Amino acid sequence: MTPTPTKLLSADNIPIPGIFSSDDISLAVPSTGEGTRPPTVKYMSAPSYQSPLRHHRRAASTTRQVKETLNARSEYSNSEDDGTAQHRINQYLIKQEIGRGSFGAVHLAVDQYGHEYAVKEFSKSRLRKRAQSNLLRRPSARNRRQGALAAGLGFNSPLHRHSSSDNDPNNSLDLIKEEIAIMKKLNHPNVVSLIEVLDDPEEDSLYMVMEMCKKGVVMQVGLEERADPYEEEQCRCWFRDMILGLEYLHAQGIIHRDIKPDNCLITDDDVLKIVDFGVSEMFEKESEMQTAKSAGSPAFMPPELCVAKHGQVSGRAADIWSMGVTLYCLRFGRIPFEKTGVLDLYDSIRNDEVEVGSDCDEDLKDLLTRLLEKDPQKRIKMEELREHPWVTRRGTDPLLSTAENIDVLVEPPTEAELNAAITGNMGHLITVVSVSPNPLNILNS
Ligand SMILES: Nc1ncnc2c1ncn2[C@@H]1O[C@H](COP(=O)(O)OP(=O)(O)OP(=O)(O)O)[C@@H](O)[C@H]1O
Repeated sequence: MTPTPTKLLSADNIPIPGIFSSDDISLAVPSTGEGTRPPTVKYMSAPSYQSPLRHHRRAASTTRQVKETLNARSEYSNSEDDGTAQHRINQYLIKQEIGRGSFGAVHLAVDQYGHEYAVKEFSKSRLRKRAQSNLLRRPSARNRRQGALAAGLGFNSPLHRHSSSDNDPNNSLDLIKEEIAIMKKLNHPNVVSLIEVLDDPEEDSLYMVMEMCKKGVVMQVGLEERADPYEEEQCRCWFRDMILGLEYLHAQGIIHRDIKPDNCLITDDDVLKIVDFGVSEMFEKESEMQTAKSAGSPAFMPPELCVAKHGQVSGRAADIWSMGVTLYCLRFGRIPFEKTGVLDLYDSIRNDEVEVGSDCDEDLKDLLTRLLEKDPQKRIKMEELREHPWVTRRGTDPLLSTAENIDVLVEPPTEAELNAAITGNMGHLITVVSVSPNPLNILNS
């Protein structure tokens, strides 16, 4: 049976503005259509193997102004075409549900120009309950900040994960400000872009408008859920996307903490993009990015986090482990450490060797062994990973250089461009000056 990425419902095939230009990505292969698996990219017959050009060329990043709309208006009406009920929030017509997370549904939405977006809805009351229970479980914000500073933790979560009570109580966007703050910083072809956040003060919902990845999650796999594996070449192509996305995140001081197939979405043109920064942590750039937090999905957690009182661990190494589990899933259609009880699962992650089968390609086997190395100190690092023979096809298909991949070029937007951003159309913000994005650039800054 052919594996199928989560099927999204059909809608007009119009490019989303502001994400990347057609120059950024050259399509290697046409899509085979809705509901079918993205085709394997094959260049076997070519004299020298080449990945899709997206791995060789990337236009410089552009400034993306993420609009924060605190006074959005929801409208419920009947369609003039067929009389069916319809929901509109500002310029977005909300269409069918395409997924569901723990805080609400994700819908396909279309703006006045016919551009498609994925709109993630959050229930403010559920978020408030979470914020309150977090507050009860934590020391005071002031102590946390002092503790964090004393521990030399820099710009990571203890400083940033203060509750909404530390801030303007009228600003509901505070409830998801960490996720927003992280997504606002990001502009990379392998990371899902945030376009606008909207709050209708009259309603219980907050909305995050994101770029649409029409083919949905790369694979649905879980502890009791197997999937059809992808061909090796397809895995390699998507794994390379994952490397570029994660290398960029790490360079921005962000640890994702929940890399898994569920958080890898596929666009209409078969590009893999990393999504869901709900448990991510933001650090001072260049810092060690050490974290003591246990977050993420147990089956994808590294062995060093599968112990009680584990203390500080390397965030980078933790993400790299999760990439290894994800690659294993894509290639073999199942999770490498499969135990139903959490304690048994942790035990297996800490102690069991990963099984790949005798017909596994030797380079892939080597890579998986090095990604799923139990000792985080010995685990493969990003610099070696991007050069690994399986990733580069023994050097014949090198990745875009790190310098090009993490380059951030921005120019302050013009007045006209800012006005365009208000309608959600942010496709024309141009790049000139090279700067570091300000890590303190949280909501409303
Ligand atoms: N940008 C997007 N494009 C297309 N589909 C999306 C997009 N974002 C989310 N989805 C779909 O919606 C589903 C739910 O996403 P969401 O981020 O809310 O859930 P989640 O990953 O379980 O997050 P949470 O941690 O909040 O529970 C995804 O599995 C995916 O199918």
